Amino acid sequence: MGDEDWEAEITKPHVSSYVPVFEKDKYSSGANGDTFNRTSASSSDAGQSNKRENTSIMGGFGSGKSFGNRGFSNNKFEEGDSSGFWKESNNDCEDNQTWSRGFSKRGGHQDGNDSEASGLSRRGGRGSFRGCRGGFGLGRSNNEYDQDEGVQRTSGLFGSRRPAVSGAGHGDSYQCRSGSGSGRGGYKGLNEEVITGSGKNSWKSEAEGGESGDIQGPKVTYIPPPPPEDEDSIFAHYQTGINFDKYDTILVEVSGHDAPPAILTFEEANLCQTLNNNIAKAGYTKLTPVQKYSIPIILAGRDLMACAQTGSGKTAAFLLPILAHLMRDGITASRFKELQEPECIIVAPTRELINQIYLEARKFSFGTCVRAVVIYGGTQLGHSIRQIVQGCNVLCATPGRLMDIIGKEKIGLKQVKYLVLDEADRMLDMGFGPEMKKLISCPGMPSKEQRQTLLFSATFPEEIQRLAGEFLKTNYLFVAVGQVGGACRDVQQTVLQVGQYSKREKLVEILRSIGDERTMVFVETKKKADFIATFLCQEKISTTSIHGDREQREREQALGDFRCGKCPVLVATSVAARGLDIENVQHVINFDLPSTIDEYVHRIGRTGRCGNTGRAISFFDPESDNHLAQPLVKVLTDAQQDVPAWLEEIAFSTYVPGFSGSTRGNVFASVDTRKNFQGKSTLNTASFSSSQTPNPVDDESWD
Ligand SMILES: Nc1ncnc2c1ncn2[C@@H]1O[C@H](COP(=O)(O)OP(=O)(O)OP(=O)(O)O)[C@@H](O)[C@H]1O
Repeated sequence: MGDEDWEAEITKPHVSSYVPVFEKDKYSSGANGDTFNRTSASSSDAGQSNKRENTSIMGGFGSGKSFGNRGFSNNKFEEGDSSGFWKESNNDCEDNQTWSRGFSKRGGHQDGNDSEASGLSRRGGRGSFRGCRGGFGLGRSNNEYDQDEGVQRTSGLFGSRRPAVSGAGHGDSYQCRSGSGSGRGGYKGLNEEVITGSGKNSWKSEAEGGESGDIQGPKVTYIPPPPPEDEDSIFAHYQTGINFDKYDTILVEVSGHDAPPAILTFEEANLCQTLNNNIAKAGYTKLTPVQKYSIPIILAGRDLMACAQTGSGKTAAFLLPILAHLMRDGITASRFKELQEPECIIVAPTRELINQIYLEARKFSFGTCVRAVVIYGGTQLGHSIRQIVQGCNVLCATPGRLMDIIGKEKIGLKQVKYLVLDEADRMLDMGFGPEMKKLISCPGMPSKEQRQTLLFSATFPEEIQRLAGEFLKTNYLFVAVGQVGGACRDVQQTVLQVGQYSKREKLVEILRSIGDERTMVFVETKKKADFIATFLCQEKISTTSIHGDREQREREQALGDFRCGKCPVLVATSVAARGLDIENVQHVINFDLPSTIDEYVHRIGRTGRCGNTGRAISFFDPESDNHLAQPLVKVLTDAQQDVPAWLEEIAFSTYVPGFSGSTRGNVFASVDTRKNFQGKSTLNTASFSSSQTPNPVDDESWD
């Protein structure tokens, strides 16, 4: 389907496009017809048959199981296995060849049946096919690609959007693909473990070659199921924990001129009755510190940079005052229009997070005429457009999809009064920063003087704070709740010295002692996420995984299975490190430590939320993690955690450029940077430069 066809598509009946993911019988009525039907059915059945076969793999990691079983046999990984861990080659080519052999073998099992065998072979087939696709995609015109239903069907079946892991073995085709920069899939080099300091695609607009973009790649057909509409589901929430009241003792610092006083209760905010009702139905009785300070600041029309610990209610801190203003200003009710002009745009770095923010927006705007809409990558572009044209006051979006939709002139920016960057430090780093700069320079976007800009995160490195000046009015206010960039004190942190080859054994030991408690296991790369999840399934530990190479349907299924407890272990890359608010996550295990301390803070913040307690266990490998020793000691100390003597020793003996334990130097922003740079012209004039903005490891497809 060509791009022009979107107009025609949006006039189709909408009902059929709402396709629940795992109910096979409903696929047949899907708007996508055959394409969707076939793809989904095979995936669904694979999951089903695996469930029958072995409960430890239920929940959508079916293909992972087969992947492991077959991948580990007859290839180099089996040798690694016997030594406690596979040895990942430093040589990209060799590594890829190894992978290629493993995957090719699986590919040979493709039989097209909806049986477990189909599930098994599905990945193999996909792998083999992907290898071919790189060259193939380049050779075809976009229109051909779009219009050829056969291609779509095949690509759906084989998931060819994803990086060509096995295809990497096919030198030519892989090279083509890589060189084309074809994907939001995030494949950055011969080996996906390559840490990309620059040239990342993750922020790339889909129109520039992203997954549903205009240049190449198969059309993404996934239509996420609509969220439940009943009031109970909309207002479902978990309980605040025993430490919720301790939030009151956290120190808060507000810097900038003429800050309005904090409020102590929701009543003081003077919100309208409907909002107050929704707040009550959401189970909020008391403000968290970031809400006490941010709500009056936003209500007073001021720009804000707010930094508060993970899980302490930043989302409501910006949503409530924005909705209050929209209600006060009497926005016109949404109605069908080809060009929608939202009053508020909220952006966040990952699809799952923006969806979560949307659900919060929908909850708080329940019963009002404010219509919130969510759009994100990995889903059918036509679906996003259909959502928008029905009316849109608050647009929640990932950057790539947002820029695409703006490019398609479905969104006008003239009415934007509020621009929110959640996980703002991530949104402004060199990954997404250029895209955000494009957004604020788009035709029609009100200047920073004319709009209100709100930046929220748990971490705000100094260099990112300086970049943020470009987005904010000079008199913006800075709210710091507790130590900026500090870890949540409700998370009990343990750091264990575990070498690379002992990690798996240790992980199993810990997971067995944990039992069924919900646990997120973070690893550094997408392929390791697959391997660890596979390995755990083989160990009969119910596990699923989420990372940027999984299709959106699979990502959402994985998250759903983890949320509902079907799979109590979720193996994840950093794509799940930020923002996700999942009830009852009791443990976070850093199988691999991230490359930056900020990422560590976000990861462990998936537990210990909203006054609940949690535990984080991190495997520290002196071979690779020494650079983290100093900031780790600082984070542990600040959060009043035990610091192991061996870690302190490593910290003292390791030189980290720019880090100073007392001030945090470049590693942490301890204060509003305007204090450090008063009188210097750098404030508000800094521009993006890759050398200024070190970026965390990112081999992910973020949006
Ligand atoms: N005042 C409140 N009373 C009760 N629950 C609240 C309150 N504010 C927020 N919550 C709940 O606390 C949880 C965490 O909130 P939220 O996801 O906004 O945290 P966050 O600060 O954005 O975390 P992160 O830094 O990880 O993104 C959510 O389930 C939210 O509904």
